[in-house]
Amino acid sequence: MLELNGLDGFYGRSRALQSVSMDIDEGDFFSVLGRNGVGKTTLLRSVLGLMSRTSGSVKLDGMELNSLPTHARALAGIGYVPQGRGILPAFTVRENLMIGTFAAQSGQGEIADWVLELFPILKEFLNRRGGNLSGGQQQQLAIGRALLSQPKVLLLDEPTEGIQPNIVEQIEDVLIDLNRTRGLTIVLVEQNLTFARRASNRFAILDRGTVAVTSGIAQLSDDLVHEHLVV
Ligand SMILES: Nc1ncnc2c1ncn2[C@@H]1O[C@H](COP(=O)(O)OP(=O)(O)OP(=O)(O)O)[C@@H](O)[C@H]1O
Repeated sequence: MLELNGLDGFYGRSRALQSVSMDIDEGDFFSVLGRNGVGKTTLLRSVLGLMSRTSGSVKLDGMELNSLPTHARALAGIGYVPQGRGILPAFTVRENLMIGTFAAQSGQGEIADWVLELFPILKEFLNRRGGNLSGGQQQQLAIGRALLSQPKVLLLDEPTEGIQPNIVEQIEDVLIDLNRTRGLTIVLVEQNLTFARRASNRFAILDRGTVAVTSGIAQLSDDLVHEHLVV
């Protein structure tokens, strides 16, 4: 469904992502793992077209996206929950959610009830400014906004980082449910191995900008963890 082939991502002249190839199938919950600074965020940004330069191929359902601008990739079906959430603090929860609907192919401009039911706190705080929500609530808002773009595949960059434990559990459960019940394809960048193991069926480990290992989650052995993930 999402095929990356020989993908490079550059910051100026520095190549932070080097010839990455990955095949993510429909219905996968695919975790991208690796130590700090190995290129996980760069990978997601390259898929979205947010880097100053990329080369290689990014295909979604066979359609080449790598020459398209970011908004066209969103419209094609790539949803994104960035590291740091990227919500607009001066806008209300409703307005932040509306932004997601603009990237939906149906172009309805409506906030679907099922998304508010996933995160009841958003429904309660629809008129509150995004900047007045807690970190965990902002993360729920960022996920809700991405879902309203009606993605075929949802990319998330460390969605539980720096969030209070009770909300972490809710967010993890929602993501697992979206994948298993709604069949949403998910690509998750994650440092939290317990969650990655619980949620994913497949994983890749990045090391210095390249794919070191890719396999089924049952193959994520302690040896691999020590070699590539433990600091
Ligand atoms: N804006 C930037 N300009 C130049 N180099 C950058 C920039 N952002 C990241 N890098 C470099 O690119 C490499 C990959 O960084 P990236 O943020 O993708 O790693 P990461 O695996 O997501 O790390 P983390 O887990 O800390 O978020 C690192 O060497 C980093 O220093």
